[in-house]
Amino acid sequence: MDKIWQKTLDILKQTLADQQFVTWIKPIRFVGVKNEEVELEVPNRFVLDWIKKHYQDAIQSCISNAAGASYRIKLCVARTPIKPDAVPVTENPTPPVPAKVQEEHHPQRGNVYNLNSRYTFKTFVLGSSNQFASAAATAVANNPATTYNPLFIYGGVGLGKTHLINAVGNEILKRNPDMKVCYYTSEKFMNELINSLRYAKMDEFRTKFRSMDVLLIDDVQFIAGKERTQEEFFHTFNALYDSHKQIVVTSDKFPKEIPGLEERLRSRFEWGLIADIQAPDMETKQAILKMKAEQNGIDLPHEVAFFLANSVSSNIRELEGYLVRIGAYASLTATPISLAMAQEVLKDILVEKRRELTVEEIQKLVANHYSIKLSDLKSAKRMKALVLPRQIAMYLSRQLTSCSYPEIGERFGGKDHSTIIHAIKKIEKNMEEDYQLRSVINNLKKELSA
Ligand SMILES: Nc1ncnc2c1ncn2[C@@H]1O[C@H](COP(=O)(O)OP(=O)(O)OP(=O)(O)O)[C@@H](O)[C@H]1O
Repeated sequence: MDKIWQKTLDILKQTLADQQFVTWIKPIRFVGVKNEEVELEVPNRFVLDWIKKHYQDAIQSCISNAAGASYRIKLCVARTPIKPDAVPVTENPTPPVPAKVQEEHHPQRGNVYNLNSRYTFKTFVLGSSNQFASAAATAVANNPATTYNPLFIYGGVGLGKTHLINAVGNEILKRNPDMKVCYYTSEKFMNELINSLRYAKMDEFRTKFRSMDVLLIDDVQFIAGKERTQEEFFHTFNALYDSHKQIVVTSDKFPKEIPGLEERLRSRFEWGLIADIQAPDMETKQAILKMKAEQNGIDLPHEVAFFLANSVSSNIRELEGYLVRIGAYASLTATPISLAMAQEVLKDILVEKRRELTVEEIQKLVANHYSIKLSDLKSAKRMKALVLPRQIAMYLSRQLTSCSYPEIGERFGGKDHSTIIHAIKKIEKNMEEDYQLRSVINNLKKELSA
């Protein structure tokens, strides 16, 4: 089995970026196999969580590929220190174990659905960019269904909407433990609806959603254009509203700007309070970084927080990603975080970000990679062989250029911006489950930034 693990490492090395491989995969220790389960150890809790979230599926499918049989993997924290030989060894090779790792979700309780207990008001940093939305959310949490109903929170990607909507739910539960509180992304709502329709369980579906005291729907823009979902959501909304239950929704756009959203839903979203979250300023970004660092037991010097805040325009998720990367590096190499180290660890990503690619360069590379004509890639043809490359090219265009959705649409033969958003979401979702797609995209990115 040692050979199979070595083969697995070889495959992962080929498919992941060097930095990813060295930081996350190389320190994994192969322990053994029991009942078709491969036991692997990692240096600490922090790395364990990260690998589970980002690489577990890839590792599992690579092991199964290498072995030619199906294996599950069991990841756990090493009982004896793993020497960080992937990176320079210091006098003290034991990586510091980061502080507490919190429980992500509420323990299963009959009256709570999907709420993330990590997202609370206490962990939400206030700044001028989010003060209004946070005040509105707090008011709703203190007095559900009396002040603002519905509450509609909108703002750009990664600015804290999910955090805030979960904070509302958590606070309500803290004050009213018996209330039924339900957090759903609109996509999950739609999937559950589709399943209920397919298995003739619509009564159950309706009873479930209409019996909630608090309904929190994240990213509601995704139900736009989906007739059946909008209709069902409309009736759920009415039933809850009429029985004085609280509804909170988030979206990346103002109701009027959501294309394909039915008028009757749009008007209902405008009944209550609409609060926006803007891009954070430098101080807020630094304060968020400090808080996240503290939560993860990362000792973050001021100048590094400044450097990170300065490197990311607004997306806080991206900011957190950088922090996690630096934290992991520090942990694995047992070295303190410094400005020079942060610059070194992030140099590839930041260079990649600085280099302004064009949509045309991306289209050419993707068309070439899939051996299709550039004109077909930009066309409206719906053949399967064209759809995936087209969606990948759209996704990369959004990731690697500063073009807006409409600008990207323009360069793909005048497509509507909602088509671009849909394509990007689709790729993002598929990438979560499909490690091969992730590796194709990683390789394309590498080529584009070479
Ligand atoms: N003010 C804040 N204080 C603390 N953490 C924040 C704040 N704003 C955002 N974050 C953190 O940034 C990350 C991204 O936030 P979140 O997922 O809520 O963004 P979003 O607006 O819902 O993004 P998307 O549009 O992609 O759904 C989360 O980890 C969240 O905790």
